[in-house]
Amino acid sequence: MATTSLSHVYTDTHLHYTHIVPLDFAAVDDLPESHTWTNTHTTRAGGGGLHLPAAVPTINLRSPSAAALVGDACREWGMFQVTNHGVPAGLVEDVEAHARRLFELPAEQKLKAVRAPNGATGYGVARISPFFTKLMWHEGFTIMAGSAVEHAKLLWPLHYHEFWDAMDNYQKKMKSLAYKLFLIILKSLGYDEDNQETSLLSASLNQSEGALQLNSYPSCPNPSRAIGLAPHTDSLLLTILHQNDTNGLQIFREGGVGWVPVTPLKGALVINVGDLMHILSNGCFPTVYHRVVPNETRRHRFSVAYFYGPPADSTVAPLVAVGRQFPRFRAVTVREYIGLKNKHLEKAIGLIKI
Ligand SMILES: O=C(O)CCC(=O)C(=O)O
Ligand SMILES: [Fe+2]
Repeated sequence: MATTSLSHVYTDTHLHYTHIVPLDFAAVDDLPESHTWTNTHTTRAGGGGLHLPAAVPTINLRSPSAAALVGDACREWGMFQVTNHGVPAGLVEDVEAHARRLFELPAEQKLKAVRAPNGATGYGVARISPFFTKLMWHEGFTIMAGSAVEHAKLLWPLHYHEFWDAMDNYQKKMKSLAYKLFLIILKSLGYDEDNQETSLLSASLNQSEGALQLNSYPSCPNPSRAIGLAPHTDSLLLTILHQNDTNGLQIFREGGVGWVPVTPLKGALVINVGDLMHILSNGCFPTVYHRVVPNETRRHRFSVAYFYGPPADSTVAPLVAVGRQFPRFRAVTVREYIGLKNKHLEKAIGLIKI
């Protein structure tokens, strides 16, 4: 039975942080040296290969062909946007407004909810920061397993309910959308929900908590020399992302294409395949390498990412029965994989290859 929560796993396998507190962005006029990246890191254009960078597909989830299109998008891109997803627009707007309200608090107020050095939740720099020598033009706030209420009480002692209710509601909606997408994706791999090979994983997803990550990329004085969020892949099965109407998210395409923008589309949510889904699909779906560059027109970008995966003690292994392939990865527990990722970042996936 799954007993360990994701937040415990992140606490147990925490990285060594020299900085947890983000820069007080409102207090600086110029890009500090600590946040200035070299041109090789900040290059925005594609590599000028043979293909023009096409856009990430957008899928209307109510369309009769949605399931087939989701399968195609997972194989070809590992990412797509969805419309008619059933998450009320008002709730998404509410969550974005709460995120904005949180990040616009004075720096000393935000510190009341700062992430503990070995902690998983609260206010702080990006979790991948220790892998890079330069700091990112970013501040984040992580919510796991009901942590929102404790932090909201610290930030807004009299009105904590509003933040908590919105985050709680949003997480529930995200969880059911993620499960719906998971089933569609399983089907595209040739599996039903109650197939013997997938039934355990499907059942464990009922107990999944997931994690919610609020991201803020303030207006940047020198966007061409800064990085919002350094390139990475997401670790769990699927990520559901809401971005405000501000550019910045990019995905890396092979074949000389390079970085392709994921343009915000009003009312749409961005879905991306994470490492565990890459493993489950036996490498059939790419896990998406993505990053955020600071907005060039100096707009403040906000995003809300929901990371969806099975509980920490669940095992994920490639589904190979239908295609009669050989497994390309060994089985891993979520806990073990997060531990590997926290030590080796994108090299983690290579370590479980057979
Ligand atoms: O802000 C974004 O658009 C992407 C955020 C992201 O990649 C993450 O939180 O893992
Ligand atoms: Fe990400």
